[in-house]
Amino acid sequence: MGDILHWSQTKSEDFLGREEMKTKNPWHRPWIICISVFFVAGIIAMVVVAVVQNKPLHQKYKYGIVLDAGSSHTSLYIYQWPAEKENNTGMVQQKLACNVKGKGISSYSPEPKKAGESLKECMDKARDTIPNHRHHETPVYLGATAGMRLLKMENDTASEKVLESVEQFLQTYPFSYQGARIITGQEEGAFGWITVNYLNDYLRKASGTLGALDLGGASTQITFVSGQNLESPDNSIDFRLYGNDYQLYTHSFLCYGKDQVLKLSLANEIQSTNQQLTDNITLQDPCFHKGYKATKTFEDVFNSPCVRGLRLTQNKFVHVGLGDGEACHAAVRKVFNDSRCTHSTCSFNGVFQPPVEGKFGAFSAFYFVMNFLNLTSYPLDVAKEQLARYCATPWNTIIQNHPNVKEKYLSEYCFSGTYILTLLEDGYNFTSKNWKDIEFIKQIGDSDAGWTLGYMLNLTNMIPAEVPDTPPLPYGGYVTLMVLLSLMILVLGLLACKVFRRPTGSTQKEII
Ligand SMILES: Nc1ncnc2c1ncn2[C@@H]1O[C@H](COP(=O)(O)OP(=O)(O)O)[C@@H](O)[C@H]1O
Ligand SMILES: [Ca+2]
Repeated sequence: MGDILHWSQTKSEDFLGREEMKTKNPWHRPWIICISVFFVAGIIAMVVVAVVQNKPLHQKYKYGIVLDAGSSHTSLYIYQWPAEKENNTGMVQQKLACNVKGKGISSYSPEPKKAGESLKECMDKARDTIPNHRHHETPVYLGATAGMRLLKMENDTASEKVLESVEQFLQTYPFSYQGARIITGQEEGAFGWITVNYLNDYLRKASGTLGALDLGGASTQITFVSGQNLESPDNSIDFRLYGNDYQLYTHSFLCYGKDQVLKLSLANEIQSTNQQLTDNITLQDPCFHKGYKATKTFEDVFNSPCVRGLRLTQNKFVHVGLGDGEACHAAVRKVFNDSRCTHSTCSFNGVFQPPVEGKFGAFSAFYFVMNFLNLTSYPLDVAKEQLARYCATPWNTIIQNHPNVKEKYLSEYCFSGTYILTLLEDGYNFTSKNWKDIEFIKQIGDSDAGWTLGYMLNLTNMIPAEVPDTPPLPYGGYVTLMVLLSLMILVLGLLACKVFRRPTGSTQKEII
């Protein structure tokens, strides 16, 4: 019996010991294992869901197309931005720029049908570049500038027909066609300003902005934030962007693009020769190189509403270069009229302009010409000297030095450079002191400086008046925080398990 008792005592002691072990080691209890597994799985699932749900959507872009129908040529731009970040500043980038072959759409006024067809190559390229599933939601805008403004002034129906032609053609593509129109000079200036400030990410920082100088073939624009009283309402535009108010001064000078000014200047010179406009007069031009000689018709010069007062004739004249920078400057100055200013300050032709303020980005032909002449980073005085030297270089040497540059451009760089320096100094009143505030730019990042991006941002409402709501944490910070918090919960959970188990056991014993 004793043995049995002893045996049973031992058995019961052994049994109690195992029970105690089970209480000490919670993993022996299936429900604890179950809860723990679910607990850990839940945390892992939470982190995975957070990461997957908030993962930036790579390669998912939206697109927009803008055609810049300029006076000299048309360019097509494709912009792209991450599909889920429409309102974040700095998100829209240029994906592609395509130069339409041939001249600007206004040159097709005698056969308007061809205006639309001229866009085919670039539009096909756009169709191939943008993924098919995005085609139907991709907006297409065409904005025409000074060439079409001039055509409209000359012949309203002709300009309508050209616009109809491009409209019909653009509608044959699977994109979302949003219209073809002539934009105003104010829009051209203001959207150029928005583009350069958007690309520099200046719009959300209230620290400072970049003025915009745009030189085309038929018009030129100056736009900047001015602290002065803007005396002329036509030159004033108010914007509220990302919660900041801007008062912009802007002016577009129709006929003061470099191609029209060349015509104006030639017309002045022709008139001042006091010769009858009969065949074969010779025009000695200080703005063209020595040795340059070309036969041109009077129509080439006078076929524009910018150049008035003379009959169009098919008669020819011989255009001969003199290569005299100083005389060229004097000739170019004559296209500016400084006599009449009814405001406190003017630029030229009686147009109100407050003194220039802040830094400027000068793009389009400002850049092409100054970059070709290698004058983008010199003080004004040095730039003038170098330009005079360039103008004095014989035409033969110029051709030899630049065999791959279009001869038309090449022959005109002396004139264009002189016009640019004269426009900036005598026209807009930049001085040798603030000359360094002008930066000649082609692109910012990978996007061209010009009015097209600003135009699209405005029409797609991608620059809100107020600061958009953004998540308080950046994506990386958010994921890190989620992981840390989850780990913390896990550790706390395990600790709680341990701590909770021990005191419970002793309390039970005490009660027994
Ligand atoms: N590589 C270049 N060198 C010099 N001038 C250029 C070059 N490329 C373009 N241009 C000039 O830039 C100007 C662009 O003007 P454009 O946009 O067509 O006219 P607008 O803006 O007045 O409607 C034209 O005068 C054209 O000749
Ligand atoms: Ca232009």
